[in-house]
Amino acid sequence: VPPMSVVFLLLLLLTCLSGIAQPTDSIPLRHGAHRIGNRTDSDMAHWRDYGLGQFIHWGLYAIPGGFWHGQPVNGAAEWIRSSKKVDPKEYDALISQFNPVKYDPVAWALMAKNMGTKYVTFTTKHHDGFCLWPSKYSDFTIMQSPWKKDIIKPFVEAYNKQGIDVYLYFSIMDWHNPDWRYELKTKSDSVAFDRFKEFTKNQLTELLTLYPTTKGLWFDGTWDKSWKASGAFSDELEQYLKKLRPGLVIGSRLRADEKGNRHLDANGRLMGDYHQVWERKIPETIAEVKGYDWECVMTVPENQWGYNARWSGHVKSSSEIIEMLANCVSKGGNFVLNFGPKGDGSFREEEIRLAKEIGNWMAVNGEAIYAAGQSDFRKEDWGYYTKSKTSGKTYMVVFNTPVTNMLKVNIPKNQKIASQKLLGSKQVLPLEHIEGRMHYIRLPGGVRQQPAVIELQLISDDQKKELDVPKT
Ligand SMILES: C[C@@H]1O/C(=N\OC(=O)Nc2ccccc2)[C@@H](O)[C@H](O)[C@@H]1O
Repeated sequence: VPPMSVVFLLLLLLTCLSGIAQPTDSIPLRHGAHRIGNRTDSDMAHWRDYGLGQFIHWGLYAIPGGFWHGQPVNGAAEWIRSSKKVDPKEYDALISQFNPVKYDPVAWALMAKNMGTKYVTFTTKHHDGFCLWPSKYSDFTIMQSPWKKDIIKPFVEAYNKQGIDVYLYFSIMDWHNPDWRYELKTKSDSVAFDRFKEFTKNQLTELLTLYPTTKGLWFDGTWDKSWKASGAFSDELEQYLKKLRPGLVIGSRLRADEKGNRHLDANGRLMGDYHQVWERKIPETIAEVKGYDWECVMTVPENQWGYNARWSGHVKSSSEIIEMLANCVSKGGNFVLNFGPKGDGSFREEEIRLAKEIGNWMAVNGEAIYAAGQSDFRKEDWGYYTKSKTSGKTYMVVFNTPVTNMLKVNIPKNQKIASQKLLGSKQVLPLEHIEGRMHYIRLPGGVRQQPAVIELQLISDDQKKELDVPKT
């Protein structure tokens, strides 16, 4: 038997020759990924089936809404405190104005339900450090505002009542806390940041204790050197939170390994339950998904998460958003659309209309989205295939109708199409065999306001033979 060193070298050579850096555990890590591959438990299976989610960014930044002293401020509205035009003390004084008299979590939850939302991620504390819950560990909370009531509790209750799971967004970076550090340069930095880490753990314990139906935590603000130098803490924190709330879903933005790597550890293994890099972008190919669980979080304007009174640039239509949703589901991911309520707790007209239009489409075509994922079909130009994990049916979500109305369908080996119907009308559509596995399905003519979905019932070739046998 060749000595282990030869075997190891051969393995290493094979890996290099393979041309792609396969994750290997060649670098010993104490605080890297602790699991190879995806979670297999029921909580994660439930997460995979959501399809459509809602993100809500709400806090003090919704009061200025992207403007300061009457002037528009460039950048994302929820980042306005960091603008050179803004005095942070003046920004923090906004707390005395936070009195959202139109805040109606029951109405919010109903809008989300009617949109077809299955889960929601809600900002408990964004980078500005303002806590929407009565945190004992901060004096910069909803209790020090004129509102003086917990925002999160009625929100969680209202959404849960509509059958929508709640995930809590939490920014590690906290501009208000004097112990926050971007970088640990001195001993005193480390002493302060140790206090900050304790504060963070305490606040997260509060959130999971006060809101026990929370299904997961959505971390943000973890890109600075101070956090990259805190890999061990981030690992211990994740393990602590999962012990506190078994089944909790936490994405890859929380963790760093002991070498400062984020999302993937030094061995190329994902740290977290799903890949949390898809922010305002969707994987171009299924290869980019790398087999991870993933979700895409998306803004309606180009890059505004908190309320901005002036949406400049392109504002997405409901059809564009539905295409993004179908695109994500066709690649095995979830799609999460962001809403930014105004300072008074009301939603802007554009978002109310979008929620309605998306909901109308989901009411007819939701079976192509919920508990659906990648199909066995090769992608075609007209749109996306999805496959239901429950019914096993395949769906064609059509966005780009050819001028001929003829949709090319390349049927996978050993399969035949037993039926092809338009969702909603249940209208059977003409199927024409071209040659080999290539077929055409003809869409009815006429202008459509929203994407059409065709339900394909497939059977295997041998099943079809049984069906074709004349009944004796
Ligand atoms: C969901 C968004 O998340 C953020 N930032 O995300 C990122 O920084 N994303 C990122 C950064 C580098 C590479 C890829 C994604 C926040 O700053 C923003 O206000 C919003 O809450």
